[in-house]
Amino acid sequence: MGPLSPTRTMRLWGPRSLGVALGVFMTIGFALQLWGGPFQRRLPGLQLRQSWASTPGPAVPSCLPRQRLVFLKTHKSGSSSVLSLLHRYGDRHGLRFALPARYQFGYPKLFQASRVKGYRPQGGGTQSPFHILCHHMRFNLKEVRSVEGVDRTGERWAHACSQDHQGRRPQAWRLPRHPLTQELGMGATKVLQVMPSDSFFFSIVRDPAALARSAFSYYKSTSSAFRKSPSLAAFLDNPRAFYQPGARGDHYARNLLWFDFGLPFPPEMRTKRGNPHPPRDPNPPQLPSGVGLRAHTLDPNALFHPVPTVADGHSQTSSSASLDLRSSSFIQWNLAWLDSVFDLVLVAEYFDESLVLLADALCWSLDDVVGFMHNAQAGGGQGGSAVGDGGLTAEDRQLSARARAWNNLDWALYVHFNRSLWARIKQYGQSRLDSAVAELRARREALAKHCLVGGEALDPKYITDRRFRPFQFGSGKVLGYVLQSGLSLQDQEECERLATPELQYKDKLDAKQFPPTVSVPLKTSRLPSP
Ligand SMILES: Nc1ncnc2c1ncn2[C@@H]1O[C@H](COP(=O)(O)OS(=O)(=O)O)[C@@H](OP(=O)(O)O)[C@H]1O
Repeated sequence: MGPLSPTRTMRLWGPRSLGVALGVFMTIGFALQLWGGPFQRRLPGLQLRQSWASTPGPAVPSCLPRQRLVFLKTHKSGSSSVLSLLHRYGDRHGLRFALPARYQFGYPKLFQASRVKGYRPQGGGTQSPFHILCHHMRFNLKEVRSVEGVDRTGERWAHACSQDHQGRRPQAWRLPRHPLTQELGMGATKVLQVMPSDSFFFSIVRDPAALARSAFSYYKSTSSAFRKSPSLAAFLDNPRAFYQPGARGDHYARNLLWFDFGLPFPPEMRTKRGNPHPPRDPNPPQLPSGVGLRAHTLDPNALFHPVPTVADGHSQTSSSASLDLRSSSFIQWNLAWLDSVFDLVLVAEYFDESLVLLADALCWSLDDVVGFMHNAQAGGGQGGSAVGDGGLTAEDRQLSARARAWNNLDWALYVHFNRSLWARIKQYGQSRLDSAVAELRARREALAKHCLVGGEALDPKYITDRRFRPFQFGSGKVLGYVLQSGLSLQDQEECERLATPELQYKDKLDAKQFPPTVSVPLKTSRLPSP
């Protein structure tokens, strides 16, 4: 018997019976609608892929989501929370990650393309390019990105260098040549590195005072300077009593952001052997000729009292020391170079605002950037809160000031990117941003309630499932998540993605990208011939 045709159906049922059946179906459908309310409400945050219904915007997106990304994962700055978003996004869209063999790209040495798993120089035949490069590295542009023909970095660098924050061009500056173009010769060479030349470059910075607290606790036993000092206060009281540039792990103890960005250090901060720390960088980044000679000598104590007034988000330093910073051509040129390379730099203290800008820049939905905080240390207490020393004791305020002074290059970097973030926010529109941030936070809260036991990060002693237990390192406990039981299969999958810590997620992506090959046992492949 074949399938029923519409005419045959009509003949079998007749118009009256069909009308009755239709009525019954409609009644059932209506009843289901009524009952369906509570069921739908059970999953308030997990209609993940559809909505942000209240976000105004055209139904058909006017831009294409960007999927070639370089995220410089700086240390102790909220970068694992960003990594979590990238892992999820890439995983969901089946993107190819440029992965390290283990968890970092030979850090603290400068990044080298050869460290990327599966990387084949010069395109390597049929290998398709990577989409996302995002694990810990010391940044090294010329090993990261393709240069094909004339590279636009040269122009962007010159443009960035030719203006200060107000768009004025400082008198004393001579336009430098970009190190990359200098090295390759403009437009001459085609070098295929790990990431395509149109990749979106971004990173994250954090107030050096918060970063120092976090790093001291985390790298207490890794950095010789930290190990020798009884407390962060004691260390900052007299850092030179503990700190030796070039000593083991001491890049964690001073200007860690500057170091991670792969920037050179002024001569007085270098080791006796003349190298920036650590001593074994094979290709130290070069500044345009002459810059090093004109490097301003920065007295860390000159920044003893930087006064950040950031209640409105604009970090301003009012001390004369900050003028020293601004006038330092060494710092300015490096910052201008970063401006020419990085499309966006997030600020940990304005994490959610940064995420909204990121989603906008990448043409991603807000759903794509909703995630949980990762890698927080118990008692850290600094994560997520805006800069500003209000609420701190006088002692804490002094410690913050000292930390910023000691990490003077990082402070300059932080002030610079804080300022550019707020310039972008102004462009984006403050009220538009506020409503997007509110929406993002509501979504995160709903997800946390739905996915997580207790709705928040927990002490690792409660995390028995190894897939979700964050790597424990340093003197504090690293918090993680426990999933609710009884989740639907689909919700379980999404909640797992949100809660999986960095290392486990990297392993998962690694296994997906490099599935273990099934080797045929020798015995069966060498069957004796008949
Ligand atoms: N969303 C958000 N906003 C602000 N701050 C945040 C955020 N997520 C993580 N954190 C804090 O960042 C610290 C961990 O940084 P990283 O993940 O970069 O560390 S690591 O270098 O990968 O080990 C760690 O700081 P401490 O808790 O002070 O150690 C986190 O609490």
